[in-house]
Amino acid sequence: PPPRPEMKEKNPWHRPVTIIITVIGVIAIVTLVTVLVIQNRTIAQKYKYGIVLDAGSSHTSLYIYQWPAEKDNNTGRVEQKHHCQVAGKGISSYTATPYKAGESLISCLKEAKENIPQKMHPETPLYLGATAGMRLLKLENSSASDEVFKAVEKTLRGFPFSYQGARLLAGQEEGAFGWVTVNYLDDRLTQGLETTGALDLGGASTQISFVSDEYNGSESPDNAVSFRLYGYDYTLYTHSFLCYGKDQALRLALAHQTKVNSGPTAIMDPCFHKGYNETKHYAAVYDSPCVSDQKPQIVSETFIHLGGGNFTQCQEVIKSVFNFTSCRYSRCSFNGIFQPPLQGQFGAFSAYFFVMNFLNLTDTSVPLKTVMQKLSDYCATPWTQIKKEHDIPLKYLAEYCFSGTYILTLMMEGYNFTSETYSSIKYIQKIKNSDAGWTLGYMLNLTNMIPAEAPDSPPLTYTSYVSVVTVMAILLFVIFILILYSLWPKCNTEPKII
Ligand SMILES: O=c1ccn([C@@H]2O[C@H](COP(=O)(O)OP(=O)(O)O)[C@@H](O)[C@H]2O)c(=O)[nH]1
Repeated sequence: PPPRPEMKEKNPWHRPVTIIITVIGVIAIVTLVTVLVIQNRTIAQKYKYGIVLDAGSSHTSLYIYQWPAEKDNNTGRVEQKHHCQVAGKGISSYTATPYKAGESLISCLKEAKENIPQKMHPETPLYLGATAGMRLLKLENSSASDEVFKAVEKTLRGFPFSYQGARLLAGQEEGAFGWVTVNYLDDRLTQGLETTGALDLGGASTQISFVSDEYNGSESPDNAVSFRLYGYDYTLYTHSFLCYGKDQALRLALAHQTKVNSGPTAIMDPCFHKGYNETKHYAAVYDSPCVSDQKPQIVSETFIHLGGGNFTQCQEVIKSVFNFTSCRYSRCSFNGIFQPPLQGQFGAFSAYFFVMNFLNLTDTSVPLKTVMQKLSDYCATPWTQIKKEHDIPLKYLAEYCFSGTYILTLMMEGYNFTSETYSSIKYIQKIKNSDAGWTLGYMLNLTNMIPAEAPDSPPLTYTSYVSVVTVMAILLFVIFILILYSLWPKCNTEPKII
């Protein structure tokens, strides 16, 4: 017999009502997910701001930081939004006309006004921290340093931000905040990871800060800074060497060469290129508390600064500005300052980076011997050739052989890095677009943005949160359809028997 023609069942999915349900369901899912995503985004786009001025010995820099408004107390979200370099010298150079120290900051502060939405100005904290240049001025002439602070304060108060003070940072603070900055930007603090040490080289001082298992602050407690950050305890070793920034170290080296030659009219300096020949004033060398006590009975007012271009001899001159003889602790770096054994990785920033970057020597995977050979070749290059090859102000150009040699000598002889541990140093300028330096750490501390205890974090990341919501919405819709389908009148799917 011919096969029975199949009963054509009416497919419920073809009914207009099913189509309408499906369309509504899809619209509902899309709307739900969109609202969830947008709702979250709108909040995240609102920012808060903070301004820190770094009044260094050679120049002042202004940094604007920003962070998502609702995440004040959350982790690792503060970033550098803007950097402005103040024209002219550091504020400590304006002793004769202190008001000009204040005026020098105006153009960068105006830039800050343009870079921060106007309605946020009154709630944007503004800090100024001064470092070694002002430390030296205070030693030399404390009323002059007060005048400079008054002048900068007057300028800062004239802007619509929330002025939080202009003050002198202690060396320990400068070192510790530099360490906080580096480890915060590397996201090491929130996770309690092994921290990175910080090496900071300025014009007038230099800082070394690191955590060592062999240091708990009992030996030489002045070098200890203790923190509790995100639920982890740290005892940091830190020291700031006043007068061992690269500009003051150059004076120390010149003073040493003057002393051994008892105030000569010419100095043959191995740290400058052959053919370098400049007449300089002794007064300009000794015009700093770092060297003023070494001033010999000089007959001449000026001297001729000549270049010898010899790396090895330059190293010897530089070694002579460190004192390695006295140490009343179990171990010392130099000048009788305690230092525990070096540990872990180090980030070297500020002038460490500027100098080594100029010399093309930032790659520390290159053996130290090769680095030294390259620097030696650079120092031996005649001044006429150096001038031909580089287009930067001659005053700065002339000093790179000295600065490079100073950096290596400070690290190897001063801090006791070895050819093996040299590769644990990374020369860095920025981490994730924010400059390495003390300013960010300083602001994070003063705004209480690093909590002592780990904050409660949402159990899901933003992406997982959106995915889970989407999948759940689809799942619920499918279940709804299946329930609807099973409840559909059976008569629709079976042949009708009359
Ligand atoms: O682009 C730059 C900026 C700075 N420097 C040098 O880096 C040092 C930074 O000194 P700063 O004014 O920060 O001094 P501090 O107050 O920290 O001693 C000085 O020797 C500057 O000449 C440099 O070589 N290149």
